[in-house]
Amino acid sequence: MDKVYDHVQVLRGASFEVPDGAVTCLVGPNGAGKTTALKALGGLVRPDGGEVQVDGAAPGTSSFPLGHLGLVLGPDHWVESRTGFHSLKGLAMTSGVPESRVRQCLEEAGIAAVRDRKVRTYSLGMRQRLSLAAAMLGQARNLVLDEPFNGLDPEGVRWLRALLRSQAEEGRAVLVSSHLLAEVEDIADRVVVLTEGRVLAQAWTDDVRRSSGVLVRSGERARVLVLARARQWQVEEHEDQDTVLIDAEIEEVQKAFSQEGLSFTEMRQASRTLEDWFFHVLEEGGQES
Ligand SMILES: Nc1ncnc2c1ncn2[C@@H]1O[C@H](COP(=O)(O)OP(=O)(O)OP(=O)(O)O)[C@@H](O)[C@H]1O
Repeated sequence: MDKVYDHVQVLRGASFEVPDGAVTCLVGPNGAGKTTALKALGGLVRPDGGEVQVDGAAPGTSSFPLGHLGLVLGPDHWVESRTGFHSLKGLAMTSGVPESRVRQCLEEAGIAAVRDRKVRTYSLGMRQRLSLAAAMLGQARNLVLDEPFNGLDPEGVRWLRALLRSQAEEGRAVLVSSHLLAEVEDIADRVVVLTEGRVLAQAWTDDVRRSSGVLVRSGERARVLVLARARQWQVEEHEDQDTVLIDAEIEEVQKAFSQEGLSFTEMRQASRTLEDWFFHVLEEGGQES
């Protein structure tokens, strides 16, 4: 999908799938276009090119079935002078959801005790919980959440992780955006990396973690890189200056180090973390899947 705002291309052929029964995380730096992509999924932004389909229907059109998508756009989309209860009740009435479900969602989101307070008095975390309660109201088949961890306390983060997992286990397609991979690392089944409006990579997290390499810590970094280049090994450099992850068999690496007389303080088989993969993808700017 493409989107242009004021002559600036914000989405450039961004294409990704969000499978049922899984938590997909859309990650990327600030300004990458994540919110814009989510708004397009929610039918709030019309793409200038390409198309968006949710269960075969285009969001934002009259043929899009009510209750197909639960959308959380953030904690600042509420009318300040309304109570939490009335905010949700208003939404529930427009979508034929009974009041009992409103009470249940407020309870589940942990804000039943403040339901009669005006939103203006809510903390950031309470507003976020109200948004999450709203997304759950209609028990939609698809959930789209923009930065849902923002403002949540540690207990809230744990609750949200469990909630996302249970929603996926019930068969829903769950899409969560974040600019922090560490935040979603524990819950992502699938990750889509978006930068400058382009999808750089998308992968199942199990596949990423299965892909491994040889972790080498050596004070002779420059020589290690020269060796790797000569042997045509792929290398991921870590923030820690002395550490690299080499995509080769460990016996091969050991042999080459010994032949070249290279020293190391650590050499072991290691699996790639999601964060390693994320930064590698950003550095390479290429397509991995
Ligand atoms: N309504 C708008 N009018 C003009 N430009 C916009 C509009 N909405 C977003 N943009 C621009 O589009 C780009 C992408 O914004 P978007 O909010 O989609 O990014 P994001 O990845 O969600 O960022 P963040 O992680 O900071 O929330 C930014 O450069 C932003 O300034």
